Amino acid sequence: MSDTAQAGAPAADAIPVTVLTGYLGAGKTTLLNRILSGDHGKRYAVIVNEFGEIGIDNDLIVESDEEIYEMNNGCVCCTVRGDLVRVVEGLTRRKGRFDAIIVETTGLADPVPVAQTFFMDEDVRAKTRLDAVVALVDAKHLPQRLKDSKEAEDQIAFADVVLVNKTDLVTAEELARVEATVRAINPHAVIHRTSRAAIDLDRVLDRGAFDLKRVLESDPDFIAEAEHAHDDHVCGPDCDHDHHDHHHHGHDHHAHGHDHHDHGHDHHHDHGHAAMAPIHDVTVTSVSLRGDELDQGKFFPWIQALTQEQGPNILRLKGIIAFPNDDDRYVVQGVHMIIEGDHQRPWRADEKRESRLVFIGRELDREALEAGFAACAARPRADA
Ligand SMILES: Nc1nc2c(ncn2[C@@H]2O[C@H](COP(=O)(O)OP(=O)(O)OP(=O)(O)O)[C@@H](O)[C@H]2O)c(=O)[nH]1
Repeated sequence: MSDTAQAGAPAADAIPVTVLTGYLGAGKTTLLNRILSGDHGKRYAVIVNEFGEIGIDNDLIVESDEEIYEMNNGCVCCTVRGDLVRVVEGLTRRKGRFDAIIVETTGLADPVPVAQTFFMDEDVRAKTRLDAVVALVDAKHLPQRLKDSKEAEDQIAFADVVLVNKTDLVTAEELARVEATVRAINPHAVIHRTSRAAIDLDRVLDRGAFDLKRVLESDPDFIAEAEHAHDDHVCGPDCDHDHHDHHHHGHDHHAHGHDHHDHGHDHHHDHGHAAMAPIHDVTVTSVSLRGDELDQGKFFPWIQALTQEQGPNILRLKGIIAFPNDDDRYVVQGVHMIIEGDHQRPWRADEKRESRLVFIGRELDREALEAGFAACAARPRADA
């Protein structure tokens, strides 16, 4: 039996699945929005997973008639993987309603278990076809990321297509270096340079780029692990399984064709992942804030000073802010010290005009963030 037959070759009319990966703030949602607004006549079912308790990502996705499934409270590569299988199984039963599935993972997710999901279950395996794992790379912050985040490297290593994004923020030399680094991590991927994730969508969709054979060459247990992982099916966000045990089962997806020692960064990897203790970089945490309308004159100076002072630790911030006398929702987003904001769309009559802000980073001072945010309130709180 060939490898592909072993994997249970998908049916000819299997639903293509594109997995979008890439570190926090690299540009996944920007690409997803381009796909959803593209003029291609295709319909997508979108599955989004995010890190941080209050869902903001869903609010940042363009409005379209696509069906969007949100999975919060855990990361799709571990605690909510069972949910992903169930969502996909549900989708396969509603064939014909859409042409393809897109999964946007959290910036901290390991794409390997996400990809394995499509080989775990007999039914899903037959009815879907993993088309490509597309990784977004933030050209400006990649050098820093490779020093502090194993996830960033894993995401690149496993991708079929890499978009080196944010080319507008780097010089030609920096860009060439970043591209060479990506190439060293993953010699097989097709690499494109993009700004604001602008790319011909045929270069990322329906590529038939996921090469199971190549994955099996570097990780012969890719499917066996997926089958084993099926036992985890019932894991929910509250599950108290020993995740340390069932995460990677010691596979080495770094073997996906690169030699760590050749690109000069000095962190040490645990090649047999079984012993790798935390599933995620536990130094990364999130702080979610919620309040009423904010005073613009207080909010902007506060957020600007904060990102200047604590930028190195702020991996990502995103928020939807309500300002008095402003009909529109104001969206603020940042990656380290780079912050941008824009009016999004008018508040609807049935929507509560509230402000939400999420910080994801290291050594975040929750109390100080809460106090700073509260001090931006347009009106003093009734109970204050
Ligand atoms: N300057 C610049 N900014 C960009 C580019 N692409 C995306 N951005 C901005 O970078 C921020 C993050 O982009 P997103 O598309 O939300 O990134 P993401 O990967 O979905 O982020 P998470 O879901 O939080 O991991 C936003 O403020 C974008 O507008 C680019 O090419 N250049």
